Amino acid sequence: MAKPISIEVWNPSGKYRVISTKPMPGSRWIRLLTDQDCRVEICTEKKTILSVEDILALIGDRCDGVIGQLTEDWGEVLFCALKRAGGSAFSNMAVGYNNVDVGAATKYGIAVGNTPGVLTETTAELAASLSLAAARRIVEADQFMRAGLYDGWLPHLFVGNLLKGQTVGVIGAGRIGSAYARMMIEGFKMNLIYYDLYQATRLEKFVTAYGQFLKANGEQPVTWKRAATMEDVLREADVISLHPVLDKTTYHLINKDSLAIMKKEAILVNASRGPVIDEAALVEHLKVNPMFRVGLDVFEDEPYMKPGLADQKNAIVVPHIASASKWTREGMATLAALNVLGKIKGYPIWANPNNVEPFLDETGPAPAACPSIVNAKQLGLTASKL
Ligand SMILES: NC(=O)C1=CN([C@@H]2O[C@H](COP(=O)(O)OP(=O)(O)OC[C@H]3O[C@@H](n4cnc5c(N)ncnc54)[C@H](O)[C@@H]3O)[C@@H](O)[C@H]2O)C=CC1
Ligand SMILES: O=C(O)C(=O)CO
Repeated sequence: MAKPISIEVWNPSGKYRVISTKPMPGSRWIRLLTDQDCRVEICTEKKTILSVEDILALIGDRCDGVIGQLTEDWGEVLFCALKRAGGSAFSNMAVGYNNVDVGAATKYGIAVGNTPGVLTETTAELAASLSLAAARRIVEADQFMRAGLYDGWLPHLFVGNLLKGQTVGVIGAGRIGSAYARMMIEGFKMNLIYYDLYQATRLEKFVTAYGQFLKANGEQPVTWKRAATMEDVLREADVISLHPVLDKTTYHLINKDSLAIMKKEAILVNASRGPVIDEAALVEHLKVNPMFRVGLDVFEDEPYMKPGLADQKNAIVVPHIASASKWTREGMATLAALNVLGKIKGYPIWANPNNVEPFLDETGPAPAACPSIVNAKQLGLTASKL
């Protein structure tokens, strides 16, 4: 018999049963659900990553909707079980949904929500932090101090890279990639080269205007270039940050061959998804190119690192914390809860998932809409006129 799963229950007499597979930051998301007649069950199991069997046990015989996490495998088995339990809504508490089989959800008529926008700046700030930490060797220097090795200033001690006037390369100039680019350009006066399937018009306009501002103030203007190929970015940029979605077109986008065309002293940052980089190839590259540096928030086989990565001084590694600011994490919980609530209540789909601020305004009621449903079109769900 399956082991019972520990849960915390809010509003036990609520009409709709909504499950969250993890406790989530803040309390607004719980209030938004309980105020609308939902019984909220939060899984409080100590295990970090729930298995499909654990989630099946949580769904049980009756469940209207589930808020899940990016570490979970949401495929055919779970969507079939959710449908059988009378459910119609699922939301990842994440913008990325590569852990979700959207086709399977659509087959069972289940809406799949995600949480765009609220994490854009927070994630970009972490990518910028990793870029700076790598450029100025901050983690190595910190370890050196703590080891008691500092015995006085030296001309060669932890010499790194000056970013000003260098070129920042962005692969995937969507919401987060563009926010990161703006930070590096405005903050450090770097020039931009980017590669995306689509033109990043707003970003281009921003760099042009900022360049004109600098020129008018007697400074060297910054420039931008949209690269025809990703390889052009890899060849030209001094700092490269990866921000595409993970799908079959971006799996191992960075591999042995692409690493070989990057500058020997380049900095590579990844706060997208681990499998965008062939991590074993990266470890080999770091070993033979000590001045090449990486900042990684995500890993190919999370929570594990490929053998040898942790030994590399030229790698900075943090545990998938790019969206970890209080405001963002509470906002992600709110958007995920409202996706599920909106579908259960039959609300329309918010017309602009890039502008989710009205849902995050705690001073007023949340709009009666689902903030972001990725299979809305396939399910024939109507868009909000709000
Ligand atoms: N490390 C973390 O904690 C976080 C990671 N993420 C990851 O970042 C990703 C991006 O998020 P957003 O910027 O909000 O999404 P977005 O959809 O605004 O941007 C993704 C961009 O990637 C581009 N793209 C798709 N395929 C490409 C390809 N083959 N080559 C180049 N560009 C390609 C798209 O055209 C789009 O502009 C998410 O899907 C998620 O996986 C997001 C938030 C936090
Ligand atoms: O939102 C995402 O996609 C994450 O990786 C966590 O914020």
